Amino acid sequence: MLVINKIEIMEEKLRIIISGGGTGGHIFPAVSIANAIKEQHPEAEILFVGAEGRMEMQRVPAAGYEIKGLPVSGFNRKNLFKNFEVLYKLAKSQFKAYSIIKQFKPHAAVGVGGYASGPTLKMAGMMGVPTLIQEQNSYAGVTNKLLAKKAKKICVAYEGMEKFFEKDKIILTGNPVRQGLVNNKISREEGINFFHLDPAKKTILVIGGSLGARTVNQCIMNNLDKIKNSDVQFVWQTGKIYYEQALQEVKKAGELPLFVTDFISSMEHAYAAADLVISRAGAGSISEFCILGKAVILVPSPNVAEDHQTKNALALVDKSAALYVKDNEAENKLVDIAIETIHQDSVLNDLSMNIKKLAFTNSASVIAEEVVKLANEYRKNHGN
Ligand SMILES: CC(=O)N[C@H]1[C@@H](OP(=O)(O)OP(=O)(O)OC[C@H]2O[C@@H](n3ccc(=O)[nH]c3=O)[C@H](O)[C@@H]2O)O[C@H](CO)[C@@H](O)[C@@H]1O
Repeated sequence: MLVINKIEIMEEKLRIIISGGGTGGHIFPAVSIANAIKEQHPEAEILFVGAEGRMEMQRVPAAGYEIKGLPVSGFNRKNLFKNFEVLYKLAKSQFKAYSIIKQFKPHAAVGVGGYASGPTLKMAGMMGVPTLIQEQNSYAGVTNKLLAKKAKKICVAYEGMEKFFEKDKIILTGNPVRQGLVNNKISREEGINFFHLDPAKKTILVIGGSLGARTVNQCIMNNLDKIKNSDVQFVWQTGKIYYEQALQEVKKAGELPLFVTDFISSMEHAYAAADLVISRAGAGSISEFCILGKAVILVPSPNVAEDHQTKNALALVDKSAALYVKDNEAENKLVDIAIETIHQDSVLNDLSMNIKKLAFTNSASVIAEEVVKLANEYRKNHGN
């Protein structure tokens, strides 16, 4: 008994590295996993490793976690000569990741995709630290496919991922969704009031992923007259780089039943307000629609690796759980389809019921448990 106590006293705090980022689709799941680990093990120390200058360097500290940045950037597929610099930065990032791991001594490392997860998980694997990958999309990216060889576990959100990863390593967990959204208690009226709109009117939420979507924005800007003359109101997120132009157009159009913003910090209010959503088909957004049972029209981005958003979208469309408009057809159709659909209660109900069936409700805690299992195994074998 005395010996057991001694071991307990000597046991160090659980230390976990979480790496990745670049967009909300990678950062928010990462933060949810961290929160779930903390919920299960409040003593755990969690260190994030991100890419310098990217969104995670602000969002992660805002969520209460420490982050270290690597000088890593993405490969330039258009100008191959520019990749000499990318390779140099990658080598530098691997060296920095090595130093971070040596100093922090993690018991496990988690990769959520995005530039930083490559060098961090590669070095962790080489240094014998067990790694877990969280793949959000229905189509695996190149980095995750490479990292998968050394990874102990791969948490996925879609069926059929054996095409990309070893079957024995795969766990179907779904994508972690921010805890505030899972437990959303905000009423429709509160949501609509938050955006200074009219609770008596039907509301369409327009989102273009965490960065905004050019096509979707163009559709709204080209149809401001139609929106003005409809009996529907809109909450429209443009993304940072499109915001100024959108604002100018809205001002020109005069009084509109529309709230425009570059980024919605309270998605809780936005989802509560929405009777219908228009969205890109990013994996994070899709997981949120599933959990909240949101009727949605998906316009997948054609500009992402391996066209993975179309695959994400079709996984839903095949189950009658979402409507689908192709990017190159959106300009002519999107706003009309949305205004028509929002008046069809039975269509909205069916979409909502079908998408809800695809939800994973406790994804973050299942992933956290897997991370802790790996860490404990490592501690058992390595003596802390
Ligand atoms: C252009 C690009 O590379 N997109 C990828 C990126 O998506 P991206 O980060 O755009 O999008 P996701 O749809 O996965 O996630 C967006 C997240 O941002 C939140 N949000 C969005 C708008 C807003 O105003 N406020 C806000 O909080 C959403 O609630 C959601 O949690 O990562 C996803 C997950 O790997 C991929 O599937 C996407 O293809």
